[in-house]
Amino acid sequence: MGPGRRMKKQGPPATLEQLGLASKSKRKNVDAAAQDGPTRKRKKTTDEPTEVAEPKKLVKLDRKIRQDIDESVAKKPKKAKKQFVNNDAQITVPPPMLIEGFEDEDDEDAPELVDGDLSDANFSQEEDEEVDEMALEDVSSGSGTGSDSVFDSDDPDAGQQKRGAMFSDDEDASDAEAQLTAANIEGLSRKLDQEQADLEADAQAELQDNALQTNIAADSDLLDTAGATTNLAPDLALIRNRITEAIRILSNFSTSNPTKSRSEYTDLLISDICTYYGYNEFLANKLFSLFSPSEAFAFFEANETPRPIVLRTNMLRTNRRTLAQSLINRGVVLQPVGKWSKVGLQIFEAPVPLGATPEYLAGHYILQAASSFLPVMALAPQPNERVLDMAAAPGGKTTYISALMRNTGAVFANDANRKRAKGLIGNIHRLGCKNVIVCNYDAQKAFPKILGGFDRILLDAPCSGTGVIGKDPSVKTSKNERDFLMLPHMQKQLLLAAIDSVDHASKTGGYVVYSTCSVTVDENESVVQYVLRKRPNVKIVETGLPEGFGTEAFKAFEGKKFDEHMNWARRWYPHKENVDGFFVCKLRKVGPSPKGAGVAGAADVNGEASVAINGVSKRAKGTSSAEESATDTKDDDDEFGGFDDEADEQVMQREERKRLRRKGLDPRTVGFKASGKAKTKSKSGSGTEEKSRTNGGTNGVATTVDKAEKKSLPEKANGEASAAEVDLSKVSGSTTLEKKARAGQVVSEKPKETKLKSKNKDKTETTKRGKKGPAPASGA
Ligand SMILES: C[S@@+](CC[C@H](N)C(=O)[O-])C[C@H]1O[C@@H](n2cnc3c(N)ncnc32)[C@H](O)[C@@H]1O
Repeated sequence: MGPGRRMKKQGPPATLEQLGLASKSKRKNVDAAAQDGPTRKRKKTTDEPTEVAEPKKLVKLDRKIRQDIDESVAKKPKKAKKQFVNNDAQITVPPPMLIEGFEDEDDEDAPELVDGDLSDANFSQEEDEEVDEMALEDVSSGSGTGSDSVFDSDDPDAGQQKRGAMFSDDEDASDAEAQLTAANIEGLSRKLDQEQADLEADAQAELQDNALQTNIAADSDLLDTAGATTNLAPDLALIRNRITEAIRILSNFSTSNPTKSRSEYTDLLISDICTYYGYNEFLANKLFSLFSPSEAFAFFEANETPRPIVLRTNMLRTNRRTLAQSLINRGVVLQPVGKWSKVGLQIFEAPVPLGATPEYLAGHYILQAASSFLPVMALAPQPNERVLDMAAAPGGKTTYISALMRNTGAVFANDANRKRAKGLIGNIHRLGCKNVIVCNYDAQKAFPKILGGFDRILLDAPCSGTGVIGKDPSVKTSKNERDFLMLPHMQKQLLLAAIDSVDHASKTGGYVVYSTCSVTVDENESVVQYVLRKRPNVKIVETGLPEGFGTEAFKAFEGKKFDEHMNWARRWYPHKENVDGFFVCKLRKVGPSPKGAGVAGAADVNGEASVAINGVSKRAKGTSSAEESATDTKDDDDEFGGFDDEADEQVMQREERKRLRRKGLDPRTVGFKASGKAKTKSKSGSGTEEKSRTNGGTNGVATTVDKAEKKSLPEKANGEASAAEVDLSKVSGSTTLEKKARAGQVVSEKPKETKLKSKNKDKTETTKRGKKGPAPASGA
C-alpha cells in the first residue's frame, strides 16, 4: 500500500527544531531517524508486487469501463500475466533496529510495567476480541445525537479521508478486477487518456461557445468580477489567479496602483474564496477576518488537505521507543511528532492498517490528532488528583489524562451523548485506564450540582470545528450565523459550570483548561472573556506549553478588548504548525464561586433559567465544601471586590422594602436602615439563620423576618429554598439585566399560592389598618 493522500501532500508538522527551539545535537538525532525510516520503507515498497495496488484503483471505474476491461481481459489474459514477476520472495521484514531520535528522556514518563500492568495488556483472547470490537465500533461511530453540529478533533469519522488513506480497500476488489493484467491496464490507460482528451476538447468548445454568446472571454482585467464565474462551471484557474492578484494588491495597497477601493477588493476576494474553496459566505468572512489577506490564503489552502496522522503512545502499556521499534518492524515509517511531545509519533507511511495492529489492539497507542495533546499537557494532571473531563468522548484526552496520572486518583469522563459516552468505554479498556469513571450528563446542568470540588477540569468544548476543516470539509458549508450564536452560548454555560465545579482550595490544582478545535474568536477569546466577567474569582494563567509553540491568542479583536493576559492563551493553525486548528486557555480559580452558581451561569445567558438552588459546596468534595463555606464570608469582600456593591445594595434594599411591605410592615417603623439592612442580607449568604445573626444582622427584626419568610417558602427536600433567595446577594457584580433576571427568579421560586396568599394578606391587613397607619413592629 502506497502513501495516503495526506502523507503525500503533507510534510511533518513544524517541529520545535523548525521553530528554533531545539538544541542542534538533538536535532541531528531526529534527522537521522527521519532519514532512516523512509529509506527502509522505500526499499520495501518497490519490492512489493504492483498487482496488489492496481485492482483497488479500478474499483472506482464506471460500469462501461469495467465492461471494456472484461472484454480486454477475455481477449488476452495470459500474455499479460507473463509480465508480472512475483516478488513475494523478495519482500523482507526489516530487522529490529534501534531507532535514533528517541531520546532517553522519552522513558522518563514510561511507567514501570509491573506485573499488574502487564496482566492488563494480556487479556484473554476472547476478552480482547470483545473489547477491541467494541472499541473499534464505538470509535468509528462518530458524533452522535445532539452533537452532530459539534466537532471533536479526534473523531475518526470526521476524517474519513484519513481512514481512506490508512485502511486498505482491497477486500472490495472484485474477482474480475483481480485478473487484470498489465497489458489491460496499459490499454485501459490509453483509452482513458483518449476519453479525457475528448472531454477536454468538448469542454473547451463549450466554453468558447459561451464566451461568444456572452462576449466576456477576452476580459483583460483579471480582477473584473465577470469572467470566471459567469459560465456554468467556474473557471477555477482564472479564479485562483484573481485570488492571488487581489492578495498581492491588498498586501501593498498604496503602492500597487489599485483601481478599486480596498473593501471592493476584499469583497471580491472573499467571493472568489467561496467559489474556489467552497465555503459559504458567512464562514469565509468570519475566517478571513482572523488573518491578513495573505495569511488567510495560506489558511484556506492548508484546509484543503488533512493533517498528518499522529499516534499517541500509551505510557500505561509501553514507551515510545519500544512502540516505534515495533511499528518500524512492521514497515511503518514514522518519527517523533516534535520536541514538544514525548509521546507522539507522526506516521509517514503505513503498509498495515494502524487501527488493527497487534500493538493497537493491545492498547499501546491511540490514533490522536497532535493538537489534541495540547489541552491535556496544559491541564498537567497530577497523580492522585480528582479530575473531570467534562466533554470526554471518544476519550483521546481522557486516556491521556489517566496515563499522566499513572492510573491513580480519579478521572470522571463525562459526555452528554450516550452513544459517544459508551464509545469512551472501549478506549478506556483497550488502553488499560483503571482510574476512569464514565458518566453521561449534560454538563451544563449537572456540574457542580451532582459533583464538584475537582482538582482540575478539562472542558474540550463542543465547537464548530473550523480548525479541522481539512478533516471534515462539510464545515465549509454547514456552519452558519445561528451556529455561531448557539455554540458560544453553550460554551459559556459549560465553562461557567466547569469553573464552579473546581475546588479553588485544591492543594495541587484549582485549574480549568478550556479548549476547542475551532479558530473563531466567538468560540474562544469571547467565551473566556465572558466567564472572566461573570466569575471574578478566576484568572488566566500560562499554559505551561513550550515557548514559541503556537500563536498568542488575541488581546483585542474587531474593536473588542480582552483581558490583559488573554495572550497567555494559545492558538494553533493548520498553515502554521501543520496541526489542526486549536485554542487552549488555562484558568485558575482563586476564590469560591458565588453562591448563585450552582447551576452555572444559567440565568444570565437566557435570562430565564433558575437561580442556583444549592451552593457548590454542599455536594462538593468533603473538605472543599467545608472550606468553601468557611471562606465564603471571609472572601466575599476581597475576592468579589470587583462587584458593583452600590448597585447591588440598591437592588437588595428595594427588595427588602418590598418584602417588609408584603408582610404588612412599614420599613421605616421596623427600623429598616438602608445600608445596614442590605449588609445583613448580604452576609446571610450562607443561608443559615445563625450566620445572618453573627454576621451583623442590624437588629432582631431581620432574623425574625427571615424566619417568617422561610416558613412561607415551600419546603424542599434538601431545604434549598431559602438558599435560593440569599444567593441573590452573592451573585452581585453581574449586569443589570442579569440582576433583574435573578431578582425575578427569586420571586418565582415562591409558589403562586404563597404569593397570592401574601397579596391577600397584604390587602386584608391594609383594609384592617385602613388609614390608621402601618401595623406595629411587634405584629410581625
Ligand atoms: C470536542 S468533543 C470532545 C472530544 C474529547 N474531549 C476527546 O478528546 O476525545 C465534544 C464532546 O462534547 C459532547 N457534548 C456536547 N454537549 C455537551 C454537554 N452539554 N455536556 C457534556 N458533553 C457535551 C459531545 O457529545 C462531544 O462528544
